[in-house]
Amino acid sequence: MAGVKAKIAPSMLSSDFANLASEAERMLQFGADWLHMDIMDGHFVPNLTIGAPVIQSLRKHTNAYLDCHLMVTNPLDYIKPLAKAGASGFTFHVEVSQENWQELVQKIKAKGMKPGVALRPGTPIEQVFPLVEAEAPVELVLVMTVEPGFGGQKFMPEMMDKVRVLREKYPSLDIEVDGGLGPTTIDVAASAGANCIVAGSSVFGAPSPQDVISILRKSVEGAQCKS
Ligand SMILES: O=C(CO)[C@@H](O)[C@H](O)COP(=O)(O)O
Repeated sequence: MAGVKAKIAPSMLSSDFANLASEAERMLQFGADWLHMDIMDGHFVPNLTIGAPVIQSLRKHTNAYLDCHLMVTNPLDYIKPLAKAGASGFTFHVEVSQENWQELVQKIKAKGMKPGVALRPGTPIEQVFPLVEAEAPVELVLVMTVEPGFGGQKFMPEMMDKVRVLREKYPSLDIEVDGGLGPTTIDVAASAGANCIVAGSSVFGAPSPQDVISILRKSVEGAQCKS
């Protein structure tokens, strides 16, 4: 797994949205690598969060990598507005992109963002293989470890089979896990091969978010040393 850097990405869904800029700054000072931004349309998932206007506002306050997870039915509609707003990564769901993922990846790259693909817990991992192996490939796979839509849910350890399969096939791929990650669940995810860790409630709800970020990083780096 050498060469795949640990990226700790607090999920801003668990932050105080009324103070987003200072919450973001706080996380970066605590050692976060990326800020994970959950964009939900109330249709692909039963929750509605933020869109390009909020990303644009946040971008005025930070140069951080904004790792955008699109839980939306029509990701194509979001590429131009999010690129203009200053998004860094654009991860769409494979379940809504069977017909147009090649177009999506090309357009995301053309706009200077990092393309990623996410999958729900019930979606077989094989569905993302063609996207990773394409001529213009996705550069990150996000394995959901809860049903997308809400923070604070229970981690699904059975999703680690997907992570293991991906890591074995693609040693240098960014593999992200999201949902229920924290000090008690990170070791299984890290030893399965995940290197990008999204964590919301465990970070924002901790007395010392800095300590949690450090525990997550050490676990990923420790697992990499062993592999
Ligand atoms: O995408 C999502 C939920 O759909 C996540 O990013 C959550 O926001 C993670 O929150 P925790 O499970 O870590 O509280």
